[in-house]
Amino acid sequence: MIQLENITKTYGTGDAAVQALQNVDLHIPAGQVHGVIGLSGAGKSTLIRCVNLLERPSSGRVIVDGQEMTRLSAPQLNKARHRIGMIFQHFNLLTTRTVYDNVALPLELMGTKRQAIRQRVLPLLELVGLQDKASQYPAQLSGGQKQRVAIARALASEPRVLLCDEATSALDPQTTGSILELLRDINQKLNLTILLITHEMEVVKSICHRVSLISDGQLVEEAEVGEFFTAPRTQLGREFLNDFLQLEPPAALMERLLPSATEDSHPVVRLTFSGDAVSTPLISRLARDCGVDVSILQAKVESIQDRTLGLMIAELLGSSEQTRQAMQYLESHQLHVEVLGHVQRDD
Ligand SMILES: Nc1ncnc2c1ncn2[C@@H]1O[C@H](COP(=O)(O)OP(=O)(O)OP(=O)(O)O)[C@@H](O)[C@H]1O
Repeated sequence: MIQLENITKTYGTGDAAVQALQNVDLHIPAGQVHGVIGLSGAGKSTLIRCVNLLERPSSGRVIVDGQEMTRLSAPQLNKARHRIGMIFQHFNLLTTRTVYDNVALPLELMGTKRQAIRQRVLPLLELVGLQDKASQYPAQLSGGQKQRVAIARALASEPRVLLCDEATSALDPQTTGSILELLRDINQKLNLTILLITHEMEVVKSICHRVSLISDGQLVEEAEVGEFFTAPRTQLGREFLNDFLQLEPPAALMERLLPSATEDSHPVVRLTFSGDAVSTPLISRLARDCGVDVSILQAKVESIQDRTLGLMIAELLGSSEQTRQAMQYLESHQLHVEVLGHVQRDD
C-alpha cells in the first residue's frame, strides 16, 4: 500500500546541506500498522512527510495505493492526497471552526454537497466518540478530544492510508492509551493502513505490527514488533529496548564496574531471552554444567504481543574459564549476552 523506493532527501545545498534521508526502502502492505522509531533528528518527520509529498524527496520513488506520487502533476497530487489522511502532534485544528466544521472541512474543499457532508461527518463523530461535541470549539476540548477531532477530519475523505506524526507525544499516558486504542479500532474496522512515527517504544508495542528503526536518515533495522522487542539486531535497537524496560544496573554497581577483566574480577552481564529460554531453568544448569554461580541483580519478564521477554542483569561468579564457558552456553541457548563490565571480588 505504501512503497518507498531508494528515497533520499537533502535539505539545503553546499556546506549547509543536510542529508535527512539516505537510500530509504520501505514497503507497508495494506491493513498494516507500521511504526518508525528513532531519536530526535534521525529523519522521522522527513520520512513520513515524503509519503504524501509534503516534503518532496530529492530522489527515489513514492508509491501509495499503486499510484506513483512522485510523478503526479500538482492537481493530480492534490486529488491523491485525499486518499492519505494525516494527524499531527499538535492537532492542527482550525480554532474558529466548530468540531463539526473542522471535520467537514476536507469535504467542503472537495466540493461535497451539504447533505452528503452531514451524512459523513455525524457517523465519524460517533466513531471517535464525540457526537455530543459537534458544536463546540477546539478551545473547549481536552488534548485527547482535539486529537479525536483531527482523526475524524483525517478520515473524512475516506483515505486508504493514515499518517500519524508523533500523534500522541503531546498527550498524557492515559489519553495516549485511549487514542492508540481508537487507532487500533479504526485499523481493524476500516482496514486502514497506518504509518506512524514516534520516539516512544510504548506506542510501537501497543499498536504496531512491524517497526523500522531510523538512525541518521537510514533505516537500520526492520522487524515484527514481537521480534524487535525480544531480539533487536542493532545496538541502537537494544538501547531503545533497555530504556523502555528501564533495566540498567544499580548506580552503585555502575561506579564499581571495570571496563576489562582482571585476575580476580567477575563479569556483570545483561541477558535478554525469549521463547523457550524463558521457561528453561538455565540458571541452575549454569551452576551444574559450568560450575558458575549466578548472582541476580535485576530481573524482569514482559509480555509483548504473543511473545514473552525476559531480562536479567547478573554477576557470573566463577573462574575466567568457567564464566567464558557459561556465556557460550547461554548464547548457544539463544540468549543475548551483553557484558556490561567487570566487578572486583570483595573478599
Ligand atoms: N526544513 C529543513 N531545513 C533544513 N534541515 C532540516 C529541515 N527539516 C529537517 N531538517 C534536518 O533534517 C534532519 C532530520 O530531521 P527530522 O525533523 O526529519 O528528524 P526527526 O527524527 O523527525 O526529529 P524530531 O523527533 O526531533 O522531530 C535533522 O538534522 C534536521 O535538522
